[in-house]
Amino acid sequence: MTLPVILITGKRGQVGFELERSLAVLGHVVAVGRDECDLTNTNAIFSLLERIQPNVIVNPAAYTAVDKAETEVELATQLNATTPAALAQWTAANDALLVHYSTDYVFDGRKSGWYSEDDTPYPQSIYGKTKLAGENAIQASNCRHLILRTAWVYGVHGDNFLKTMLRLMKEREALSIVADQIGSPTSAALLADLTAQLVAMYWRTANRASFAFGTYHAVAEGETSWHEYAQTINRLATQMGWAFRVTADAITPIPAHNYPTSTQRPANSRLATTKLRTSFNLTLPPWQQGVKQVLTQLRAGAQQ
Ligand SMILES: NC(=O)C1=CN([C@@H]2O[C@H](COP(=O)(O)OP(=O)(O)OC[C@H]3O[C@@H](n4cnc5c(N)ncnc54)[C@H](OP(=O)(O)O)[C@@H]3O)[C@@H](O)[C@H]2O)C=CC1
Ligand SMILES: Cc1cn([C@H]2C[C@H](O)[C@@H](COP(=O)(O)OP(=O)(O)O[C@H]3O[C@@H](C)C(=O)[C@@H](O)[C@H]3O)O2)c(=O)[nH]c1=O
Repeated sequence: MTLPVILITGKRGQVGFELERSLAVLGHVVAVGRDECDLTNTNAIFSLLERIQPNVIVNPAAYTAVDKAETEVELATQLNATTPAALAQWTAANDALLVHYSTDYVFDGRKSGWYSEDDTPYPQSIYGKTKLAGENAIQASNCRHLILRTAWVYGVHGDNFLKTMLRLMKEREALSIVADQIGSPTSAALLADLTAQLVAMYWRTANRASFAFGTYHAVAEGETSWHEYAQTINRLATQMGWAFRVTADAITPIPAHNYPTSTQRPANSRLATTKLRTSFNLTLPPWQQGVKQVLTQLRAGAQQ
């Protein structure tokens, strides 16, 4: 079997960084960052695609600054909607596969249970709206696609809540963290490994056009609040030898309205992964497992 040519965008992002590792064994990987291709330039996207001729395009590049997106609507729209639309157009015309990532923020968070792929999105933020527009453009193109909706991503590489907490817990004697928003912290490495499993399954399928394309929720198992997540980071990191000024018990739970931000996050970000399990027989590990792994890696790096 010939190996696929796999194009990865956003190679310096949290997920892009891990994808370069996880996809390397599957085919000829070309990973690009902003310097190689500015994704706000549609002509540059098409000339890159024509040059590389990928069989699989994996697109973790995005505009992810949730609060800033409220004032940078044009740029967020360009990266989260126009760029995926261009990738989808080329994918459809060339019988390639597009793997794309979306977010829990496409929902308003008012549902009481877990969100399924059949629930109607109703984003409340510019970030969520532009990500939904990207999903819609991909679906409308009829290209072969997998849209993985994930949430609360963190990893060794890049900026994220876990790393912010490690810093603040060293700097401050007290911390107040939002306790009335719930979701599933998902590691970038887990998402990248899942992506590699799906791409491998697709490439092995005799009749690739018949693969179970579509939108899937892809988050680590279980749920927590940002507050409980911060306490877990504190406890696990303390066990590993980190020294903090604040203890887990001194992290105060607060309602979201006491932590003013320019856009409101969903109160309920829980995404059910039943469809992923029934379609591909894939289950994802408890969220705490990834937290332990990332803390271990960060600790090892810090000690080098
Ligand atoms: N982070 C999270 O909590 C969540 C993320 N997601 C989705 O998962 C995907 C991956 O997220 P994550 O890895 O955290 O994102 P990051 O913000 O870590 O990475 C985004 C990447 O996009 C690249 N990028 C931004 N603008 C351009 C541009 N003009 N041209 C080329 N590249 C550009 C960035 O490049 P550079 O490094 O040069 O800035 C960066 O590498 C995204 O689709 C996101 O919406 C979904 C749910 C949660
Ligand atoms: C830093 C900090 C945050 N918080 C709260 C604010 C907010 O409700 C929550 C998370 O804040 P952040 O700004 O880190 O998270 P945010 O940027 O909203 O994270 C989101 O990013 C995008 C890209 C996604 O797609 C989402 O799934 C989600 O991960 O924690 C505190 O309560 N205290 C603090 O000191």
